[in-house]
Amino acid sequence: MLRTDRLDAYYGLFQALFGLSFQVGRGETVALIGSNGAGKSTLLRSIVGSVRTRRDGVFLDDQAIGGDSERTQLNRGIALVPEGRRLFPSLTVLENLQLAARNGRSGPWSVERLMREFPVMEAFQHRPATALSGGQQQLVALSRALVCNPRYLLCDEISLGLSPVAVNEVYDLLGRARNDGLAVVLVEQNVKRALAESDRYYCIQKGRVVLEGASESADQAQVAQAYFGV
Ligand SMILES: Nc1ncnc2c1ncn2[C@@H]1O[C@H](COP(=O)(O)OP(=O)(O)OP(=O)(O)O)[C@@H](O)[C@H]1O
Repeated sequence: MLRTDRLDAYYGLFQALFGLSFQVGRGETVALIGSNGAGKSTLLRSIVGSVRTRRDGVFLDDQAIGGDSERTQLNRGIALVPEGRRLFPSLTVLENLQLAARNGRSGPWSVERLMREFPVMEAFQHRPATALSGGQQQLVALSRALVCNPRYLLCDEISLGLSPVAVNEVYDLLGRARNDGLAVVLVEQNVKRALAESDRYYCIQKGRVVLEGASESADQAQVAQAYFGV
């Protein structure tokens, strides 16, 4: 299990998270819902160590791991697909994936398997990563995390700005990874989709959890109220 325990996070003097406790079990998908600036990205960044945190603010299977580098968390099996993708522009799709695979863990996902299961990616494998459409780039960004064979995948706004077809492709790939037992934390602006894709959800407002529960039985009105803070 991956969890945070009363996590605080700061940017300089500005406090973005206030005692935030959250957890995701193995093989589970959890959605983080909240308006812009609520602290969802900060929570993901704190877990992977790109925002500084207390050691005992983040636990993996009851081991305190807060504050370790993104590299160390990746070796432990926690990978982040950041908002904005951040692919290497000078590398081709294939090179982006190969580089990630070399630095990752061994497991069910390989560059070859991705190419086999996603012929569309094979078709553009030799193109520079940033010469692709937004949807294609997002597939590559997700694939780059998958070839590291994480146990926990943290996805920050993976469908933002994509066409409906591209969104479905991205969730199709994510679904295959989940079938392999991967746990997912999903930051998703589309509340309906977030609930449909997840087992449990947390609504975050101004750096605090204001509502949580099973996604299947979520009360849409309550979630909307928590989302907008009205
Ligand atoms: N690098 C930064 N420096 C200073 N403040 C930041 C920084 N990044 C985020 N913040 C602030 O921290 C708070 C939480 O931001 P965060 O990006 O985590 O929100 P979010 O829920 O992910 O929203 P969004 O959907 O806009 O990304 C906001 O008030 C934001 O302005």
